Amino acid sequence: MKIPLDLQRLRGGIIVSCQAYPGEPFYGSDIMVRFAKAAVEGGAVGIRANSPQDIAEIKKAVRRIPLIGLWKRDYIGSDVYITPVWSDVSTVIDAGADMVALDATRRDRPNKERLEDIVSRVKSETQCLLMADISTVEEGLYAAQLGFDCVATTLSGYTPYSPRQSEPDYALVEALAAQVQIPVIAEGRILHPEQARACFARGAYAVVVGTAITRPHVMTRKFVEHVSSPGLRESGR
Ligand SMILES: CC(=O)N[C@H](C=O)[C@@H](O)[C@H](O)[C@H](O)COP(=O)(O)O
Repeated sequence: MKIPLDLQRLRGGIIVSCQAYPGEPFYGSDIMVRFAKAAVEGGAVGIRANSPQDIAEIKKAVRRIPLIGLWKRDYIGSDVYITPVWSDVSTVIDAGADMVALDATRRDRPNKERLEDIVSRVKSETQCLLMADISTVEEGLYAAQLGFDCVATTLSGYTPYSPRQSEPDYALVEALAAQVQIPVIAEGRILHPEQARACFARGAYAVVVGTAITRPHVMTRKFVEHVSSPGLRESGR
């Protein structure tokens, strides 16, 4: 299997997901650009970013490493929200993404669009690479068969039929690495450097870290909740 050049640049490295939701303190393309610059400074090999505006701004400011773009969108009647339909994919590509990440589960997509058609259109009409966000081994195998360039464990724990857990889905990383011929990207709940190492040990090609680096309010809450658990307060000095 020939691995495209932009994908080879991700090998063995950390990709930083720079995303924030409206209403969060760090929401805004200017802030996402700063996170992306900090990621480059820290040695990240790639950036993952959401929305055409953030993608375009990051692309202008950070040229040294590949940019994975997606667009989270809510459509009535479908649970698929990561770059669900062709027009979203094409907007992300036009915004400057080197690779598009999209939901590659077998769930119904908005407007009855088919994953197969979206993939073949990207492959025939653009040079852009494709990352399959999946939640099970079967979905990963199907994505590889369809022609995705890499597969990411992004949606494990976020579909109703995948295991809910606080740890990264190591079993999924390992199973995919053993069964698919395309690079496997570990993504989701990787909060510590040791967890990133553990993903590489199980065959990950690259690791995406989001919350631990770019969602300070979530990390603050984790610290607060951990130290205020019963039994700790009294003994604190
Ligand atoms: C499930 C879903 O919608 N995941 C999103 C995908 O782009 C992001 O919200 C995550 O932050 C990203 O996957 C990185 O994961 P973590 O933030 O756990 O390091």
